Amino acid sequence: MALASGVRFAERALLRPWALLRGTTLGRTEPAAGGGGDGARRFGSQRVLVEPDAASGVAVMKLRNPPVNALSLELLTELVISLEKLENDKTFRGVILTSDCPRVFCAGLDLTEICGRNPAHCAEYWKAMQELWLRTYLSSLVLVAAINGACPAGGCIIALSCDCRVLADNPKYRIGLNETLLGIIAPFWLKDTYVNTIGHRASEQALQLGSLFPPAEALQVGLVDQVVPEDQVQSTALSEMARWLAVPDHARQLTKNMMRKATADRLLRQRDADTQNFVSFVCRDSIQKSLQAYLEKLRQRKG
Ligand SMILES: CCCCCCC/C=C/C(=O)SCCNC(=O)CCNC(=O)[C@H](O)C(C)(C)COP(=O)(O)OP(=O)(O)OC[C@H]1O[C@@H](n2cnc3c(N)ncnc32)[C@H](O)[C@@H]1OP(=O)(O)O
Repeated sequence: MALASGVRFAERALLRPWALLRGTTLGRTEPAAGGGGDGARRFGSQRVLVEPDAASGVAVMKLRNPPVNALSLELLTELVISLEKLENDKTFRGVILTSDCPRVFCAGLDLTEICGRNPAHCAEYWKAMQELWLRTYLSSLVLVAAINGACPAGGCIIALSCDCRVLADNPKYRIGLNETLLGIIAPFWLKDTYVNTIGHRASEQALQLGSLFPPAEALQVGLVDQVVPEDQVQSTALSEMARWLAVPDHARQLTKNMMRKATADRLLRQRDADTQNFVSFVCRDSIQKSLQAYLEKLRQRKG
């Protein structure tokens, strides 16, 4: 009974794939450095590199959308497709999500996707964002975030939807939801994910203040599970993965589903309204001006 409802839920979460693969090169397979058999072949796309290890059942998925892994529509799409590919391959039980770009895990929404764009584009973009969150939050795989760089806003959403987070101990690698500082508001499903992770009071403060936590504070508030020296992020993520994979899949998956279903269902019930809300908010003149000013500030900060 529990299994059947878990399966139905997972099916509902598998929403339509998009036919929007502008400029993507999905499905490419190439030998991993060091060669080897099938288990050592890497695949992926232009912006997502997947290094599968069939022997351990774990794949490392690297975001590579330089310079800062901003979540462009293409990156969102390629992430969903790569994850789906691993989920459909019974060889794999876990994924380590990390960055291929130096110093940045993920800079969050690609602001150029929502600045000066028409409502239809903003809607398409937001649906892709919802889809990635639903897919990661409800994934049957164990997802471990190996956070090897800055992790603001949308980057933090991705990390929070994993099962476990390991952050590199570098004061520049801050993590959190800083939306208010851009003049925008985290959607309810993002707020819910925050509350589920660090509790109501801490979320209330952090969301309003747009706090970006340095590693020690992120650990203290419970936003990450481990903070380790930068050169140990990957190995620690693998050790964490082993701990999670020691649990029988069906029991862990059904428990995950039980813990996360209500939060995901809330978005599934109001997905269109959430999209409309996002579009009408983000297309306001005043919000467009704030976003433009923020982007300009980022560009001028250089050097
Ligand atoms: C109802 C409304 C609901 C809205 C909910 C929305 C939920 C999610 C929101 C978001 O995710 S908003 C995005 C928030 N992200 C940030 O605030 C991060 C901004 N970036 C940075 O702080 C820094 O770039 C960094 C990530 C710490 C990296 O610093 P670094 O010094 O390594 O690089 P930079 O020189 O700053 O940047 C290089 C290059 O990249 C551009 N860029 C940076 N971030 C973004 C971005 N999010 N989108 C688009 N472009 C970005 C930056 O402008 C530079 O561009 P160039 O000058 O080289 O052209």
